[in-house]
Amino acid sequence: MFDDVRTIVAELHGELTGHGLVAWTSGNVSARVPGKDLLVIKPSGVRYSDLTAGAMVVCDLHGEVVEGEWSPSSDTAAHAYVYRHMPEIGGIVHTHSPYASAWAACGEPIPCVLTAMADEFGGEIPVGPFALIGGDDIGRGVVATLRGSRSPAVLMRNHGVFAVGRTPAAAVKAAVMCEDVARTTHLARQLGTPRPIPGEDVHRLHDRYRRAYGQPPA
Ligand SMILES: O=C(CO)[C@@H](O)[C@H](O)COP(=O)(O)O
Repeated sequence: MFDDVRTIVAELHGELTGHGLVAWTSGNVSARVPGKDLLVIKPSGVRYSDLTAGAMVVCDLHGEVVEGEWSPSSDTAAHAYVYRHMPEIGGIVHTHSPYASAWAACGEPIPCVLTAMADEFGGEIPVGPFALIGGDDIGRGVVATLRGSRSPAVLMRNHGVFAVGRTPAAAVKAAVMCEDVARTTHLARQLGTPRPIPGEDVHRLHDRYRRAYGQPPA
C-alpha cells in the first residue's frame, strides 16, 4: 500500500546521509499519508543503505503498525503525536546533526543572527524539553514548543533536532537549514559576539521569503 509515499520517504533518507545529518542508523523521516489517518516511517535500526521503499513501515496515528515487515522507528509514537496535534504538518524529520545537537546539549536556542535564519525560521530556533525515547513525550515537547514559535525546527534538549513541514521534503529542508545555521552561528561565536537581527527586520525577511522567494507558481 501507498507505494508513492513509501518511495518519497525512502528517498528522503538519502538526503539525511547526503547532508551529513546522521550517523549509522540514527535519525528518521516520516510522511503523513494524504487523506488517511496513517503515516509512513523508516524501520528502527536498519542501515540507510537498506532503506528501500518496501522497507518502510505504515502505522496509524497512534503508532500501531498497519503494514510492514520491520519494527518501526523508536520515534514513531512521537511522530504520530505530532501528526495528531498539528494537522497542517505532512512530514517530520529527526536528526542528531552535530552542530544543532551541540546547541541542544547546552539547552540553548540558536539566536536569529543571520538572514537565512530569519527566512526559514522566522526567529530563533527554540529548545524543547528533555524527554525519554519510545513514548509520545517527545511529540508532546515538539508540539508544545513549536506552537509558540514560527520555527519549523526544535532543538530537543540533550537529544537533537525535530523538524516539521507541510511536506516531508519541506521538513528535510528545515533540518538541513537548521544544521547549517547552527554551524555558522557556532563559528561566529568563535570570532566574536553574533549580533541579533532586530525583530522588525526578522519579520520582514520571513514575510518576503514566504511570499516571494523562488519561482512563482506555474
Ligand atoms: O534518537 C534516537 C535514539 O537516541 C533515535 O531516533 C535514533 O536516532 C533512530 O532510531 P530509529 O529510527 O532507528 O529507531
